[in-house]
Amino acid sequence: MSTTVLDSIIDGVRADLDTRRAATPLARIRDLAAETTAQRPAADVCARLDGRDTVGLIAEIKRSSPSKGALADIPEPADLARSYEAAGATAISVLTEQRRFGGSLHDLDRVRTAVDIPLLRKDFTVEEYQIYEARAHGADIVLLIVAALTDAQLAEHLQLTHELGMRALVEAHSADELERALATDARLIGVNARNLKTLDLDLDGAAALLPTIPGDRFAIGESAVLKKAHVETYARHGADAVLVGEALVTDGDPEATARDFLSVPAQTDERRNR
Ligand SMILES: O=P(O)(O)OC[C@@H](O)[C@@H](O)c1c[nH]c2ccccc12
Repeated sequence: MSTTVLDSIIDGVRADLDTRRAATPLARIRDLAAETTAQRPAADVCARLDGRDTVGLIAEIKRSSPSKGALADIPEPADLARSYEAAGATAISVLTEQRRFGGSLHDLDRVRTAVDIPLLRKDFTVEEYQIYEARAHGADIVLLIVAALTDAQLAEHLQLTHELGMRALVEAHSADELERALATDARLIGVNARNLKTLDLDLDGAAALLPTIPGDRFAIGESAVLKKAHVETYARHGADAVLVGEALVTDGDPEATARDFLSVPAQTDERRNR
């Protein structure tokens, strides 16, 4: 089988993970996760998504990406996070992958000190260690990418996520992956317009999958939003929220743009019917 972009990203993620685990063993990160929860239990993003009549927004903090290269310096992620929170963002996604996305757990720490809204640790979760680590650094949500995990791993990682009081955003790209995502008991189901194996982008293809997500889940349209019309495309197909990175981090006024995206009506009738 040929190596995909996703495979090579995950090779780097595993190497970085080994370095962190050598410094902070599993037993220690588990204790740190418990200490964090004792101080501040994970916030439930579902409560913020429930009953909205406009689309929700998970606003992302991302310096670079494998498809676009450098996007923005973001010298202080806490400042950007405050703008997102002021705009009314439902949650903030913090890229913590270092090699391709220029993020770190330090970014997550900085953002956690600045805002109270739920935080998604956006990384390529391949081992349980990363889920403890997410909680230890104050995350409320972790990302589980269907394409990167077996069904057994998905189920195990989801169970641990729930045991730690967090939610998982289970991300699919194709109809087959979406079926696997829906076979789990995750409440947050994302459809990513970007194929992580090839980096190809297909907004309409992703939007077309959203109506097949049952109304007892929250449907998140991910990637490819460069303007309000793209948010409207996802919303028209029944998205409860959109996940936006590039358009916000490259914007001179991310707060105003986030506010504008958040004004798009959600298709509440359509969701009730499905
Ligand atoms: O910058 P965009 O096109 O608005 O995309 C945001 C987000 O959806 C994207 O960063 C993303 C979606 N799924 C991922 C998985 C890993 C890394 C990154 C991602």
